[in-house]
Amino acid sequence: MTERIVVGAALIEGGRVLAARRSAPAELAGRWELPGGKVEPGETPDAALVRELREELGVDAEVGERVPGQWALRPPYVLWVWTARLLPGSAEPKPLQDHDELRWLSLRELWDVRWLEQDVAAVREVAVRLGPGSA
Ligand SMILES: Nc1nc2c([nH]c(=O)n2[C@H]2C[C@H](O)[C@@H](COP(=O)(O)OP(=O)(O)OP(=O)(O)O)O2)c(=O)[nH]1
Repeated sequence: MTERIVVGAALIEGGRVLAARRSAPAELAGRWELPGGKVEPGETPDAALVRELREELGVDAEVGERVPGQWALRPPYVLWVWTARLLPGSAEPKPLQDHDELRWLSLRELWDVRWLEQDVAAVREVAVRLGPGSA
């Protein structure tokens, strides 16, 4: 089976990362994830990430560096993560689609939410990029 990429954003601002609580489907609802979604055929992962962040959160974002690793989701999907930041003049994120709550989490707060199990290893990698001195 060909893998299909789901892109996730570690949207970082002032040393905090944005976590999003899924509102659907039922088996994922209530759990927290990195905002993002499926890469469409013919689309680059970067472009998909910018598009998903606009659709889901209403923000204008810029993609940063790839967070090393890839994490298996429900087949055939695999999660790839990039850091991202809001562009100057962007609106603040709002849960427009797929989510019902957003939280900016500092390193100290990172594990206060129930991440999707399949996201935990990715979030650990993101943690390395938080803290003093990060974007
Ligand atoms: N966005 C995102 N999806 C994740 C994460 N972890 C995880 O298991 N998933 C799953 C949930 C979904 O089954 C799939 C991503 O699909 P989605 O529903 O967010 O994507 P999409 O916006 O492109 O949705 P659609 O076209 O199917 O409506 O990956 C994560 O951290 N971020």
